[in-house]
Amino acid sequence: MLRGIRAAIVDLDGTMVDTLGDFDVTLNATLRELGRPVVVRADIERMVGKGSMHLIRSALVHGGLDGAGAQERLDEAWAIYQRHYAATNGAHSEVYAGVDEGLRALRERGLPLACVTNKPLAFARELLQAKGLAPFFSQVFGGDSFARSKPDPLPLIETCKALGSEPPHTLMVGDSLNDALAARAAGCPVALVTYGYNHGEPVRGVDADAYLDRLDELLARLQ
Ligand SMILES: O=C(O)COP(=O)(O)O
Ligand SMILES: [Mg+2]
Repeated sequence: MLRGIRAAIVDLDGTMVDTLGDFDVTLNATLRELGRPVVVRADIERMVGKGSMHLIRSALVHGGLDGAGAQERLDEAWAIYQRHYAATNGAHSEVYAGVDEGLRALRERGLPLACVTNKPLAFARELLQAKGLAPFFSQVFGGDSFARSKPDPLPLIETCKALGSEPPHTLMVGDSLNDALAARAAGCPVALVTYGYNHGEPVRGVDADAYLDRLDELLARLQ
């Protein structure tokens, strides 16, 4: 049971929207343009959740470059990736079952909601808008909104301030170790969905206060 929850912070990729299709199309279009080997979806699933730069760097290393070689191509790759992502954002993504219902129920209960993702803010806003999820959130922050991103606690601490809610009363809902580490370090309780990415690992192995097979199971867990 989760007690004393007065606000919630919800992750985006792997928690609200299955964006692997967008990452697949965008990343592989970028790699082709760079003349580098493409990556399969199972590998992308392991690389997602730590921001776009991490994803691109990981894909370049996966394709045979060493760390320094990947770093050398990173600026060029990032520019190409952004162009492709802007053209693709949301086209190959789907909102998970139970998300709309779950967010509506939390809102009806009067909980202020924020979205905190490691996706760049502009892409996050656009995706929430395209999928009809934007109206649920009073705050949206991306991987480029603060000096450090999840798993650092800073984005959650700042989001609690923006929501006017203390960390022990602010639930983090995510799909990955990154979300759980950020939540624990910020002092927020954490619930993890079991259908997301979690860097390719089983999510029940991650320390959390609750595991959810659908987001709309959450309300029954709040006391
Ligand atoms: O790594 C990303 O780009 C997004 O990840 P998140 O929405 O799960 O934080
Ligand atoms: Mg996620």
